[in-house]
Amino acid sequence: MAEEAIFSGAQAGGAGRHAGSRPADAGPGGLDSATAAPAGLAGELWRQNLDLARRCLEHPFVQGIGRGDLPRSRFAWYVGQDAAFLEAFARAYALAIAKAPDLDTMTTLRHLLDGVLDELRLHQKYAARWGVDLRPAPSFATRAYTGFLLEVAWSRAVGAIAAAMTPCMRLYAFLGQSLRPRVTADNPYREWVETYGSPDFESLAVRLEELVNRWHATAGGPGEVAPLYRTAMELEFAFFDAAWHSG
Ligand SMILES: Cc1ncc(CO)c(N)n1
Repeated sequence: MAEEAIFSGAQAGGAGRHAGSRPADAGPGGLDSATAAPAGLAGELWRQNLDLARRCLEHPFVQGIGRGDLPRSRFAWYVGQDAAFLEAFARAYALAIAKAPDLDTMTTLRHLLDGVLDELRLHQKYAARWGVDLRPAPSFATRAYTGFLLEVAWSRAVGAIAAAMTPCMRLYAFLGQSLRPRVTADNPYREWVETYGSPDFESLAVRLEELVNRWHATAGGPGEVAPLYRTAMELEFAFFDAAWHSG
């Protein structure tokens, strides 16, 4: 169990395009170099939101994970809320599958959905270790994020759904890759960092970004999807902030 990658969405197989190109000393001092460089519109959206990505990385909750000194009660609270979040995230993929314009896109989305379901199963194992309530009342920040995702998933085309969901994947890949070089063997949150910093997680993020690049035009183009991406990034920050203030 100790060696198992907790929260792993590690189903993609194969290294992400950018894995290995990151300098060993990447971290808060070298934010941009730690960041994978997504292509196309997804890359532009990421660069436009680097301010929020940095604020998330520098947030005391995330820094506490990186150093290993985050109070366990706050992490346990976060894991419970994250289970509620991931359930909605999985449903949003399911709705996108129903709307997929072709079978190739449907297959990619199913693969991404499988990654989330794996992550949720691992949450359950993890919860036992940390004493986590996996069915908590969703917090305000959790309801804001899941409500946003499900509204977009029900009402918009695949390009918009992918844009609203990408910050979740790209931000966590960025956080994991940024924290990973500094994480010590005795850090209690090491598995979290290693899962999101892994090439497998990077490759899931890249596959979702490819859907943004491919389908944004059917969702109204860059001007229509950019606010969805931004909103999701803001909700990611609020999610960490709620966990930090959880007690
Ligand atoms: C809130 C949130 N965003 C992103 C991820 C990455 O899957 C997660 N587990 N939780």
